Amino acid sequence: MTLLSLSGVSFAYAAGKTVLHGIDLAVRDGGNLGIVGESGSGKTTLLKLLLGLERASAGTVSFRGAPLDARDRGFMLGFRRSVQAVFQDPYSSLDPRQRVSDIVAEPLRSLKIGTDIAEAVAQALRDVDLPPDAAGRYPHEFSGGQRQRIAIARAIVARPALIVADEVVSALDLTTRTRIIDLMRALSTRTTFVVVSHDIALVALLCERLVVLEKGRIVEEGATREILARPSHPYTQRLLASTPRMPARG
Ligand SMILES: Nc1ncnc2c1ncn2[C@@H]1O[C@H](COP(=O)(O)OP(=O)(O)OP(=O)(O)O)[C@@H](O)[C@H]1O
Repeated sequence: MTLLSLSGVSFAYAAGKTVLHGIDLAVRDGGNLGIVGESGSGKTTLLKLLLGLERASAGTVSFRGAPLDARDRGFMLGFRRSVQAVFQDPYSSLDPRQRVSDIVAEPLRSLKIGTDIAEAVAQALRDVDLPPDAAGRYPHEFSGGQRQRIAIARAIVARPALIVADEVVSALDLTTRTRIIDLMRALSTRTTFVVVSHDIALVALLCERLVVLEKGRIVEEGATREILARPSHPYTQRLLASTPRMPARG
């Protein structure tokens, strides 16, 4: 089933040049999708369109086959319950004045999900391997990797179909990075990830399919294994040459 799709999508920031050109993309249930490209290629902008945070200048963004319509509150509530995000910086993405229990519970409250909030938070903390007493503490008491676990707990607490992750491990050291990737792989059995990164090797560890962006255009897409084995576009070949080889998934 196609969760999210972009059809002929172009985008320009107000009064700026076009940064995405004619993007066609489908995110399907059950297979992680990686979006890779160099800095400035348009990855974060594409992610904002997938999250409904920006509107396409041309073309259509659809959720479960229906175009996103900001005026349809019921539809948008269903969309937001189904699509959550984790961002790059575990230091700025968590409100320092809130306890972890309130941070993780936030989607349940804002999306009006009727559930036992304390139990759902406790379960989400277990799912990301944080101790139960984390709930009563504040973000500054945690390391970068633990903060990213808190952000992931917040993303999974409402049991979304899809999590969009933007450079989630680039601020972390290598060992912590590996642990967070392992966690995301484990969570992939119940939720689909769209992983945005400049690091093609990292994305290959998590994603069965890849899309390669260059200057706002998709220059290559397909099965990760195929692309790693036989990158057809010179840009993908350069991206691969600049990262150490890692085994592909799937
Ligand atoms: N708020 C904005 N206003 C105007 N232009 C912007 C804005 N945000 C990004 N851009 C421009 O859009 C283009 C794509 O940027 P984007 O952040 O999507 O790329 P990226 O691949 O995510 O890069 P990075 O990895 O450095 O974050 C760049 O040319 C950038 O300068």
